Amino acid sequence: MEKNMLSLFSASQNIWKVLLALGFSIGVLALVCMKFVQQTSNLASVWLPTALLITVLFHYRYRDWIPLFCAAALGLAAAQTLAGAPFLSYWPYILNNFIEAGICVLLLRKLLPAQDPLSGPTNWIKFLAVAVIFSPLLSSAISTLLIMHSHSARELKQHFATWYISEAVGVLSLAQFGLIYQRGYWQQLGHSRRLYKLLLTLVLTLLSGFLALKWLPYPFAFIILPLLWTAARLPRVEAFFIFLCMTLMITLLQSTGSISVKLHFTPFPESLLFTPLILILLPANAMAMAMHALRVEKSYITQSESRFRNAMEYSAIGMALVSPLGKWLQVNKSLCNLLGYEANDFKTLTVQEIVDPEDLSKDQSLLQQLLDGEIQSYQIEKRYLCRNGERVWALLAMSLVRDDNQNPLYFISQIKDISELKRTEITNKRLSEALHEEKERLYITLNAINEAVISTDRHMNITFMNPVAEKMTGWAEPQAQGKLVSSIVHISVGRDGPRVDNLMQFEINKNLPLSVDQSLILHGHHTGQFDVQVAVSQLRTLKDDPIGIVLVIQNVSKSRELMRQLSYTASHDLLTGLSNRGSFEESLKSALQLTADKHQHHSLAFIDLDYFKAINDTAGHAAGDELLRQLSYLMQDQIRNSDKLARLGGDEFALILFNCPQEQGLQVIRQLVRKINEFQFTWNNQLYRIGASAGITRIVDTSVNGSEYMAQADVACYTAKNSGRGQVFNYEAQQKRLSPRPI
Ligand SMILES: Nc1nc2c(ncn2[C@@H]2O[C@H](COP(=O)(O)OP(=O)(O)OP(=O)(O)O)[C@@H](O)[C@H]2O)c(=O)[nH]1
Repeated sequence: MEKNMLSLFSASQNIWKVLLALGFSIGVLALVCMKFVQQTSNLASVWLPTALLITVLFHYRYRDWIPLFCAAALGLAAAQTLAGAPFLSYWPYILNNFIEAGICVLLLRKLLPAQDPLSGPTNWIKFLAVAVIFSPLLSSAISTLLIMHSHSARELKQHFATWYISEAVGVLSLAQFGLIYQRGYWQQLGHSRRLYKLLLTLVLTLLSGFLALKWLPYPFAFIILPLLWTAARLPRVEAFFIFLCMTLMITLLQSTGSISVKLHFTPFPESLLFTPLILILLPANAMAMAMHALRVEKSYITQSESRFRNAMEYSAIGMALVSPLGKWLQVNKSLCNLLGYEANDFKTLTVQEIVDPEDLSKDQSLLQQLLDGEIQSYQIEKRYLCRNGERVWALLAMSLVRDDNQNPLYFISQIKDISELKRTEITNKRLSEALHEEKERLYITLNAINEAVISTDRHMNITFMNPVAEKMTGWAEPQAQGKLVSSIVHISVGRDGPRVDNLMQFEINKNLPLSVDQSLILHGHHTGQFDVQVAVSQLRTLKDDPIGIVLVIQNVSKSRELMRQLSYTASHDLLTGLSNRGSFEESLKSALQLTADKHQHHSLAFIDLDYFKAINDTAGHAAGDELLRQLSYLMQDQIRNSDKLARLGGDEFALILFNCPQEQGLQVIRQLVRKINEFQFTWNNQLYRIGASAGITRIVDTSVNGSEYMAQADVACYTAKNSGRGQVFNYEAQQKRLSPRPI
């Protein structure tokens, strides 16, 4: 029978085998229980088939229930028939058994976990409420209703009580074992000590039970002792198995007449013989469940301790358990390796002996806070002393373990080697300081220099501007930062010339000639215009990737002004502001070029003042100077802007009338001489008059050079002088020969 039950509990895949085993087992159990019926009354005092059906239904899916019920029905019917019951008489009771088992399993499935239905005391109480109290009471009520019409009230009460006790004893004995038994449990025991322990306990328990039943008064009061001993000694499933065996043994002994269980209290009907069995099974089962809960907790604690021990032992960082007095209770390998001590050395060492004295009091207050429960843990960097005298930097993480009364038990110290990190930290600190110094120096340098310096990122957005750059562009650095450099730096070629869009054309590496006369103008934002020189350098990473540019803008306004002044001085007569001889000769070359290129004809005139020396002599040199200035202004006023008037020296002037026909040129010079002749010069309230003689020649021939044309004009002027002054003479070819006068 046991074998058949086992195969049932193991939830075999082969349903036919299960059905056969279930039908057979239920039949046998029913027969045994019914055999017992005949000894007492018309109801069995112990009824095991329903308990067996409950365990099987619990383990199988709902869709298997119908065949299972059929197999159980066949087994029960066969047993009833063998026991001699009329065919139709027992079916209502079989149906009642099925209702009880079905409702019971539905509720158990709802309330208990499928994996381990009796996993704790709470689940066990739920099981009692459903399977031992509610379901048997229900089926008792139904079975009583079935016979209500043909029995007296006393008989009905007795029937109800007997039915309930028989079902409850059956469920209490068998269903618990069936619910928690797992396939392969007996195979696991094999021939181990556990198996012999089980068998010994089984034999001793059953033997003591038998002896008590046979010879002792109140036998159940004694039987509870071996059952409790079993519950304390064996795992839950084995204890339940022995409880089942005890029930079966008592049932068999009673049914075979080997013993005679008697009730010593008259109010109990004879059919309630096994009420005491419930009363001893309940505490025994409770004990088994309590012991199971204890074992589970112990196993959990053991596993937890083992996990902690392993984690500590094989941890990559140093770990230790330290007593509140500073004694090392336990250390791991990593800590030994870190400090160079053997584990045994720590027995004689205190924490104070291996911590750098300078760091000893470092965490005193944190330690106190930890002990006072103000913090749960803390971390601190400390130096530890190695066995070889070296110091090693470590990160210490401390936490405290307390007992149930919150008294400190021991500290858990985790000590991580951070020497490498510290070295890197020190190097980084030095590097950072050096970098800061360098940056500071650069910043001061950039602030101190006279050039505007602007740097950008790779997208040409401004990242830095020095004060000079701020002053020249008219933008403060914070406002300019992040803006495109082209939106801040406006540079044009010449004051009104085209704007420079591509600043990279000023890149230093291109070796462009930079000269002050390259008239680049920076247009500031409300700060005016600056003559500038621009140099651009690309910034690159070590991998040569561009990361931006540095723009250096030099304000060359002053030097360019100086250049302009020098240039002016070199080409102008400082007294009159007219062009000087050198500049005039350049203009003459241009005139000759225009004649050559565009066939233009020009007029070249020499003008020499008459009696100028007399002004000097009578009114003074300063008066002569002033007269020269006023006459220059007068002459300049008579000619076009495109014409060129120059003072060659002393009181001699030269004039080129560009692209001017001969007759018109002659008229202009005559007009000019007349104006000079008519000019009245006032000096110290004295009125002075002066005159001028002029010679004129035409520039038409490209084969004649500038010097020759100058000489021609001079000759003509000389002729005018010699002809009585105040005259204008045209150059004639023969004049040169007649009056050879050097220019
Ligand atoms: N005030 C002044 N006098 C100058 C300057 N340069 C030359 N002279 C004088 O100008 C005079 C020029 O000489 P001349 O051309 O012989 O004098 P002139 O009286 O005009 O003689 P004619 O041309 O023959 O009429 C000299 O007395 C120079 O000293 C100058 O920059 N300022």
